[in-house]
Amino acid sequence: MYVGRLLVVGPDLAAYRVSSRSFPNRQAVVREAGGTVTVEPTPDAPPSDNPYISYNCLRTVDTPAGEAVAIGNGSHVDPVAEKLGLGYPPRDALVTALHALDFEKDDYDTPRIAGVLGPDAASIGTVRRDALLVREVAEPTLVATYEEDSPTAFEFGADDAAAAARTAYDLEFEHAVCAAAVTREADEFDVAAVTPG
Ligand SMILES: NC(=O)c1ncn([C@@H]2O[C@H](COP(=O)(O)O)[C@@H](O)[C@H]2O)c1NC=O
Repeated sequence: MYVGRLLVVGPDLAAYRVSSRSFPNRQAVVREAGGTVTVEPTPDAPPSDNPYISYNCLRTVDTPAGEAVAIGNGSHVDPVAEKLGLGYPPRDALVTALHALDFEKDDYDTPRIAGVLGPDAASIGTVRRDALLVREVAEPTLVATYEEDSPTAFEFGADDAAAAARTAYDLEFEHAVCAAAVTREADEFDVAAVTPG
């Protein structure tokens, strides 16, 4: 099955995978001393003016209540992180940014998906043409751009971020391209990315 981009958020981990039929030549790069992961075209990728294929998919951010993480499939990850930095609770940061940017204006009305690991709670959300869904999560929960497009409990576990990124990459959905993940270690976050090949 092809689900496009997918995201798993549990209370203590989050993993994001790019699956893509149309733009497979992409990589996930850890930047800024491990605080940001960017999805970008590989150097050999054909030029494209699609505005949705290069973005920060993961950011750690200092909030008034402690460190938090924003993760997702597009440019909305930056405003989610900024709202968290201003002290918005995870649910409110997701609702605000997803509603402001809305689904993508491409041929598929591709939904935006996003998650937050906050100091005290974790949430997951999506904005589609027909809905805006944001939920606090108590167990690993999956949402994807296509097919699996509502948050659903999903069995997922890993000992650290590198293993979580690899596990996300290896999930049995079609057209895996790259993945990023974060795990909570005491009060700190461990961040990793994988782009095989
Ligand atoms: N975030 C991404 O990495 C991403 N990759 C592709 N898209 C959008 O989804 C459309 C379909 O892409 P695909 O056929 O690879 O699933 C693309 O035209 C583009 O508008 C994306 N936008 C949202 O998922």
